[in-house]
Amino acid sequence: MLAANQGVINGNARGLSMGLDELIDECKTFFFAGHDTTATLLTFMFLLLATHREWQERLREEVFEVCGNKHIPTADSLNNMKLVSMVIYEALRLYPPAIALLRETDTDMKLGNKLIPAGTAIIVPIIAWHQDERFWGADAKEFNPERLAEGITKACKVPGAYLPFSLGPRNCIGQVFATIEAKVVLATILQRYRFRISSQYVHSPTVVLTLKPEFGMPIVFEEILSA
Ligand code: HEM
Repeated sequence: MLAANQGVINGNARGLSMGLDELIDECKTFFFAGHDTTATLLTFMFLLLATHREWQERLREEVFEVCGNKHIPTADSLNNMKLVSMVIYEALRLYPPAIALLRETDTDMKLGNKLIPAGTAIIVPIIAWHQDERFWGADAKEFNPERLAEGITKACKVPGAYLPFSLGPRNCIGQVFATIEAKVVLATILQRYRFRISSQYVHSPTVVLTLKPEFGMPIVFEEILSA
């Protein structure tokens, strides 16, 4: 990043370069936006699979079929893990790491017949839309990855109501990276361990910037012994 910035300073586009403080801020944004969110996704995905063990087995079978029980998944094999992708997107629906987006209008706007003056703070309630029966049907609050078998547009009456990574020009720049990361972690753990939720677990999702299990997520892992 420093080298790219120096290139801009040395070239003709002087006005586009960033100062050192701006560069440090960008690094902090990437660190926070990239680490905490993906950790939250993994945490709640493990909860869902530890409590829906039939899905855990289905995913394990898919991983074994696509890349065996020892090999680290490759870019090609990840593309063939359809059930794993469905579970990741369903986990992001029920437990979106960013539960809401904040925006502010910079001009007067009309939304339907409502006038929204400039300077109004707007909250986009991601988690509420993700679990709204009007968009997803009567089982909106249930874990049912099957709903995503034919994509979001078939699963949700208003596809724009599914936005774990936000939408539009300021959406998440790391979304592809995050889903690849989650797939690799999940596939390599499924290859090696069966897991279930500990009896110590207390279900109490809370928000500390991102969604978090208030009392942690104790999970019991059992090694799969393979020949
Ligand atoms: C499951 C994981 C992730 C989720 C759910 C997520 C979610 C989001 C959301 C909702 C936004 C929009 C925030 C807003 O507009 O107020 C955002 C922005 C952003 N995300 Fe992610 N993110 C994830 C992973 C990552 C990763 C892995 C990276 C980087 C490696 C990353 C980097 C960023 C950056 C830099 C922005 C700001 C983009 C901008 O303002 O133009 N995110 N993310």
